[in-house]
Amino acid sequence: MPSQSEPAAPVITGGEPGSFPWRVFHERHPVLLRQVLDGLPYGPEQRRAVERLLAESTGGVIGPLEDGARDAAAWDAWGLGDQLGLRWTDAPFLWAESYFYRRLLAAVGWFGPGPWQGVDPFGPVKAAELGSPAVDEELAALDGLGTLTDAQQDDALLRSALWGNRADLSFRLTGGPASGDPRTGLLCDDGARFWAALRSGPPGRLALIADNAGRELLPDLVLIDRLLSTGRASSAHLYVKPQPYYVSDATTADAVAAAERLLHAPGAAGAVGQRLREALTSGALEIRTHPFLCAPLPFDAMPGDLRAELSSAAMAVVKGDLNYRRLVGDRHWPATTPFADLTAHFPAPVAALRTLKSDVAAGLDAATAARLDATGPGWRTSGRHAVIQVRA
Ligand SMILES: O=P(O)(O)OC[C@@]1(O)O[C@H](CO)[C@@H](O)[C@@H]1O
Repeated sequence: MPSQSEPAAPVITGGEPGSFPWRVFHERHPVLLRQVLDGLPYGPEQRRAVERLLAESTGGVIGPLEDGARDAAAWDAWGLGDQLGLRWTDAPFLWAESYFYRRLLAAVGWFGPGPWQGVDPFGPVKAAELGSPAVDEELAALDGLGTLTDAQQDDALLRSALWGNRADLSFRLTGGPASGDPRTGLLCDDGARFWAALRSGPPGRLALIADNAGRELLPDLVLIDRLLSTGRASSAHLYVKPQPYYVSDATTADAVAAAERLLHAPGAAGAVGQRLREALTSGALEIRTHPFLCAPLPFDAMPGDLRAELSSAAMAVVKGDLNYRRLVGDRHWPATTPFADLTAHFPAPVAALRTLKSDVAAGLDAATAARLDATGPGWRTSGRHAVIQVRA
């Protein structure tokens, strides 16, 4: 069977006009950059730099990092030299889009020195989402959990974390659906295997590799609290990005903001927030990060220090579409390629909670794949479908 070490599938690129990656560069990114420039009062220098990046990424070739870039050695190791001079849509989609977000940070002055150093270009949209009345409603729903059995509560919180992934702000820019269909949208449900794996041995550390801030991170934090407070995990690491990335990907600041949102919420949500605050201060829950979490490469290329850290986890939960692409390899795999084969490289038992928002798909049964393909290619990127896939 194929595995990432002997890839039997071509890498996904954006070379085909009208393809999903092509549309991301030519349709999604212009909207995104307009939103960034409308969201913060950047000056002429930053605005010109963002416009130059848009022109380069839609009509030019991949250019170098800015002079003096503090992460130049990392990007050299991540293959920048091989991509320089290629049209952005001729490079691997995973590589090119990751580099796009890295160049955007430089364009808006995030690396400094200067007044915009450390100012998250996606901060306004993240804050608006976290402060929205929809979040109040979602947090209030936790008050109803007590009427459910323990198993029903487990299931509800796992699915809440899963569908929280639909909320990614870059996806919503171009009309992504408000929600997937929790009944028919789940294409693969290894939820029972997830809970069985946690019961199969003494409680260990949960590693949750987060995706988006706000309305995705809140149910992620609630799930972490559930596992800690019911003894299914002895501790937890919450992995966030070391810098702003893919619009809504969570950073430490976003994790703190979400934890505070819970802490100051009424009812059951506030109790979760209080327990999480205690877990963070006691060390039972640690916020972690690593430069590789913003690297343009699949997870099978992760460096030894991160691999060693993750290998001590009893279970790793990998959230979202981009992390899924990195976990299985962003290739045109047959959708029936076994998830276990493509994730054999991962250093811990792993559960992927993903809404489908890009072309890669794996681990589906043949009937499901055939049914979906009969509807055309849209099922891969619509955000209406999701998977819970576990390699215990
Ligand atoms: O990882 P997430 O937030 O679930 O999704 C990230 C995403 O919106 O960005 C990429 C396309 O721009 C795709 O990987 C995916 O559609």
